Amino acid sequence: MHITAHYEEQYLSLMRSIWTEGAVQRDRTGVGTKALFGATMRFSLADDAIPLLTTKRVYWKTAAREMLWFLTGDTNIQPLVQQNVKIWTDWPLARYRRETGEDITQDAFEQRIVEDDGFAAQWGDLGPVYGAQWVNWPRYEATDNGLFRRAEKGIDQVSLLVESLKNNPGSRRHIIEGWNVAELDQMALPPCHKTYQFHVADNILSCILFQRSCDLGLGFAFNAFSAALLTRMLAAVCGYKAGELIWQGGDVHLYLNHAPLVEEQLSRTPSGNPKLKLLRTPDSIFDFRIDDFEVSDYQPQSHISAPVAV
Ligand SMILES: Nc1nc(=O)c2c([nH]1)NC[C@@H]1CN(c3ccc(C(=O)N[C@@H](CCC(=O)O)C(=O)O)cc3)CN21
Ligand SMILES: O=c1ccn([C@H]2C[C@H](O)[C@@H](COP(=O)(O)O)O2)c(=O)[nH]1
Repeated sequence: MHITAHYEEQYLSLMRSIWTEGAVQRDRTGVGTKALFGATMRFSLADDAIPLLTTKRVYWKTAAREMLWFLTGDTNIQPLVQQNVKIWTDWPLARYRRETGEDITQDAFEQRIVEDDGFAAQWGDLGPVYGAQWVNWPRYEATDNGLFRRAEKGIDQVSLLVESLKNNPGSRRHIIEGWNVAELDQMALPPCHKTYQFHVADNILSCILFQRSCDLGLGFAFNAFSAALLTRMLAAVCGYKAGELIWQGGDVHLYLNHAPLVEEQLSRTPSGNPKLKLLRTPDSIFDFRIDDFEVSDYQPQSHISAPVAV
């Protein structure tokens, strides 16, 4: 018998609250949402526990590939599409259709992104989103004539974080920040999972993710897994154990056209305790590969598809 509730009950109960009590909002996408402001969930990462949803299948490798892509600093969707990861295609595709007037299909657009480097360079970039800010936050330096120029190398927050976690574990400044106010207008979307704070106590590494805006039906499953994965990767590289992921949401919402997903998911009961194993720990946080990750004990219920609001 289970005395303590399954970790996923937090998710289902938040989903239920939003669906029954959330305020209807007219949102940027025009789809409409029900939303609550301010939510917290806590997930243990001890003993390889990983907060994967079990009431629907989550394609965790897609989320892991996205996380590895963030860490490369790349902001072009080409390497994602090459790996068959299509979760970011909608935004460049919408821009292409808007600016050229060409009614290209998603498949044809993705094929051109993969096959034509020039096309990808022109149309596949999302602007200075997560990757750019994480490992190359722009710096400006004064020149002799009183002007400023952009320094060749920006700030690598991820490397600095690894250094501070290793050398100054008691710090209260272990942060990765995506919200570069000066560059928001150049981004396809301003960062949602915008602030990660880490904490070391007794050689155990924990993470708080603050997510300003959360698509609870679609994005959350990825965001929670990714944050847990990043915490595990950092812990391994720094020689710590992983403790907890604390997820905090600002505007947490369900899109009104996700009704079938919500009804179906709320009728299901979570079960099982999936594990994430890191099969190898490279010397550098930047050298993880997709084959280093193994999920076991994951027998989710069937996938539930839902449209993404662009
Ligand atoms: N409305 C919205 N929701 C999001 O979650 C979201 C955005 N926009 N814009 C930026 C990124 C892109 N993200 C996405 C986009 C699509 C899926 C998605 O369609 N997921 C499906 C299929 C996953 C797959 O093909 O592997 C799913 O069922 O999880 C997930 C996250 C997360 N973000
Ligand atoms: O990692 C992500 C990225 C995006 N989302 C969702 C949250 C919102 O539904 C949209 C972003 O729209 P804004 O108008 O910029 O808030 O994408 C997510 O849940 N997770």
